[in-house]
Amino acid sequence: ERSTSSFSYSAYHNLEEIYSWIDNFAMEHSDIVSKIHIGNSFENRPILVLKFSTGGSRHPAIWIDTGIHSREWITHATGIWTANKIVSDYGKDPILTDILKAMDIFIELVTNPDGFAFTHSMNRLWRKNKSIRPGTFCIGVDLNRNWKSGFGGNGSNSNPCSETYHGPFPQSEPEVAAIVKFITAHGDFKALISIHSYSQMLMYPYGRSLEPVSNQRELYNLAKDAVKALYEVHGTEYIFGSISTTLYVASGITVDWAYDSGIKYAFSFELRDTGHYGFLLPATQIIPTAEETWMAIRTVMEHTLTH
Ligand SMILES: O=C(CO)C[C@@H](Cc1ccccc1)C(=O)O
Ligand SMILES: [Zn+2]
Repeated sequence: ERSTSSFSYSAYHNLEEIYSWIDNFAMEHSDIVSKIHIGNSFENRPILVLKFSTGGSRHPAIWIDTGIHSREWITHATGIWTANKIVSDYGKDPILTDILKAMDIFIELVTNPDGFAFTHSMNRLWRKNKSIRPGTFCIGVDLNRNWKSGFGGNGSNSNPCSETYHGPFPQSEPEVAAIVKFITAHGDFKALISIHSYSQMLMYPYGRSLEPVSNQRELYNLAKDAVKALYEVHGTEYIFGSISTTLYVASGITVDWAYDSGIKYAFSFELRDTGHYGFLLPATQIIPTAEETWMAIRTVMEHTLTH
């Protein structure tokens, strides 16, 4: 039986439940979904990506990752709902259908599997991965500081005990290296969306400096349209802008690497809420959050398709 039909999209799930959902989901929608194993985590868990494709050998692609910070549980839950939304709406939603006819979508749901397992077993507020190295006393690297662009700059920390520890060198972490290898080998990604929580923000590069990117006006207007589409669903208010001017300077981040690699539509979301529940967002808010976020994601995808 289609066991994804017994899966609750309005509940949080642990790593084993998500990985078995991924297997069943790919099997049940094998016409447009496939599961790709892009590498293994530090503790040797498989790193899995869902590919959505209507065929064609060389489709330009869109990347979405959730859960790079393991405590941000609303992001994995939103990613799972989004994956199901894509297969449900393909053929029905003309905008999504046009996107998928021309482009492939890749979603990495559990970007930090070791950290995610740890949030279920030992420490619900764990953020980093679980790498350890001789001579370092504390555990884990902040996977949103380990990327090559601006590595080691302001807004990252060289102390292994820091929550924003950037790691010993760029892409030192297998979880980051696997994505870099995959996206670089593919060579035709047009957009990247890296999803965090919380603060209700939609941001674009740069994080590493206050300098505006070359297509800043375009990204500003796209972000404005996206947060308007999001607001119209449940009235949730987002702010938007470049990372460094909207939030703070952060170096070695996913979207700066993506942008510098030629992915001109690179965005980071900070989902609900603004701090009342923070990382402990109640499960009752999963579906409303996912519904509104989808409208923003679809806006970014549609712009990528037509520009
Ligand atoms: O995870 C965060 C809080 O959960 C905030 C994010 C903010 C951020 C998000 C995307 C790019 C750069 C910074 C971070 O510091 O890495
Ligand atoms: Zn985060």
